[in-house]
Amino acid sequence: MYHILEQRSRDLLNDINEALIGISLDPRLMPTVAANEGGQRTVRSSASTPSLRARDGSIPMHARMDPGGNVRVVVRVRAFLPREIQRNADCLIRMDPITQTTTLLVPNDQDPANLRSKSRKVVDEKSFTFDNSFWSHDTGDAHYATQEDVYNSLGEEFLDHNFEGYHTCIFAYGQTGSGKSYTMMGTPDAPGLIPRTCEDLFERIAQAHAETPNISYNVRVSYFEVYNEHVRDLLMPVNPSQPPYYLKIRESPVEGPYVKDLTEVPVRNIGEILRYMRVGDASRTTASTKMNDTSSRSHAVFTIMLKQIHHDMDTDETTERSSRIRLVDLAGSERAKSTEATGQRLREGSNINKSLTTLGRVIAALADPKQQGQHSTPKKRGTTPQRDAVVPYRDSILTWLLKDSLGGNSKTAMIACISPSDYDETLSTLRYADQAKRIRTRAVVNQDSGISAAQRDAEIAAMADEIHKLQLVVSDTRRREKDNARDQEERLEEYQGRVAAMQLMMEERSLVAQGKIRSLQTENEALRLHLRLALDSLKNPIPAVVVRERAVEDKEGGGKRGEEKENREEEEEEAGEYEEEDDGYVSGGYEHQADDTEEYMQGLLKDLGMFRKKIGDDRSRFLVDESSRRPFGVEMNV
Ligand SMILES: Nc1ncnc2c1ncn2[C@@H]1O[C@H](COP(=O)(O)OP(=O)(O)OP(=O)(O)O)[C@@H](O)[C@H]1O
Repeated sequence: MYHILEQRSRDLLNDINEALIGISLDPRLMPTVAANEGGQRTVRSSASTPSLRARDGSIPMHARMDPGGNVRVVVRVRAFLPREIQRNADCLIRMDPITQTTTLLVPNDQDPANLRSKSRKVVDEKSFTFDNSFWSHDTGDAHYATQEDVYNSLGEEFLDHNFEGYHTCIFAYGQTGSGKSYTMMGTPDAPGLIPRTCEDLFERIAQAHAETPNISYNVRVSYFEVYNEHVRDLLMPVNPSQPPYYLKIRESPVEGPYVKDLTEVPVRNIGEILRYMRVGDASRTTASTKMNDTSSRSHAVFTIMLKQIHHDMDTDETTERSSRIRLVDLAGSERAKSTEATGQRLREGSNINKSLTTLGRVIAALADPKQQGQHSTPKKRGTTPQRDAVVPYRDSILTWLLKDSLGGNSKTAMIACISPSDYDETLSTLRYADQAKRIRTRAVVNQDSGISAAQRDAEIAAMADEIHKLQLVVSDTRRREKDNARDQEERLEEYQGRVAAMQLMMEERSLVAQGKIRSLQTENEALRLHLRLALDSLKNPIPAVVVRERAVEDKEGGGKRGEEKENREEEEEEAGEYEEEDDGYVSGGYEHQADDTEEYMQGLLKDLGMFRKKIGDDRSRFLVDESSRRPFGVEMNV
């Protein structure tokens, strides 16, 4: 009996040890060498695998530079609209789901929408092969591509890349009324790529949180439109009595072109992100045209910034991966003749066409094999000055802003949306898309190396010091009013930029601390559970089992049973005595261990309290003024 109890208490101690070792050595909680990305197109993910990959804390340097991938190009044809059914239009598109070929058929002579092609005597079918040809023309067909199919074939893989640390961009291009907004945004019943990406993103984050406390996520969104060559923040409430407020574009040597003062809101769950998406969508400039009842008159850019902060409990180091998910719904190309637009609609149309023509020239320049040659020695951000010089990015606001997505550090996809019965416009879109296939981008994993808590603190202190100095300079300049206005403005901008960077850093520091708390809580809960089990088993020991030889009993017959019963009772009594003795001996040893564990737990709880207090202090010190600047009652991300 003594032996049994000793063994049991040893098992319990082993369990506690294993739990502790398990917590500290769980490979998921430690940075490991990440598997390099497979062939860009061959990775077919499920929703769960990406989050497993996302937990790899670091990626070796050689794996961080993408070997170079072509822009992924897919095409989607929509169903007939009522006006096309009315004019008895023919479907001019054929798609092969095996070869992913899209064929544009010769139009019927009688169709008034295709008179231009008739005058040019079109006689040949034109075939193009893309990464995917989505047939969304007739729901009755076996290979009909739903919104979900489009997301599963493209959106999901791109989200995998984001978790791996790559910037991505998916943009929808096509003639007005060809299905771009339907594909990107969709409807409440058939949500498109943007809401599906948001949903999948937060599902993966929730899953990762459930599996490990060591990774924190920071998600922020922005939404802007380019309308008549101006940038408008779609997340800022519009004041109808004020003239529209347009934002400026700046270019940073590291991040490339960006929109200055664009609202970036932190979001914590799917509900919040969808709310911002809808708010922005409602602010978008749309109008009814002859070709589309709700035609988008602007290019809309919805951006999600994802930051993954991995904290290593052993070394107290943090590793960050940042990625940007850009989802772009372009305004549709249109011929003034088809839209019969006049006045404001005509001016919008000509601006839309101007930026799309520039986009076409940028795509042509990037697809040019001579440009590809200049691309052979990639710089950190994936572009070269020579290449930039000949690509006309700056000729339109749209192309300038998409510079990085089109020719730099991004994995990019184009969804070419086509109408089923408009020969000329569809041919032009297919040619555009065919050219885009040849563009190569240079995506890199955006990950910093491990930063220790002390380094981070030192960085924050240095930044605070610098901000303080800048503050003095700015107020001094103001007082003396000697410097010209531009100089002052630049200093103020620099100062504001530093303050914003510091606030972000503090926010991330708070996320790391939250991660530490979660880790300690997990550890604490495991310890509590094991301690409770250990104490329970000591308080309620399992009674000793006396094994009797049934065969002997049977042989000796029933006559001896009375005598045996007596003996058995005696034995059990003796065993009970030993049991009590054993119990005293073993539980004394175990309780000693239990006391140690409890003491250790008390220490952890104390640490937790200190963490909480520190976070509280940091928040009150650095994040006080933020609330006044945030649109639509935004709260800090946690
Ligand atoms: N795959 C599809 N299935 C069903 N309906 C579709 C599909 N694609 C587009 N539509 C419908 O076609 C119409 C035009 O689509 P949408 O507004 O998305 O075009 P667009 O290319 O964004 O046009 P614009 O450039 O003028 O904004 C809408 O009524 C939309 O619901």
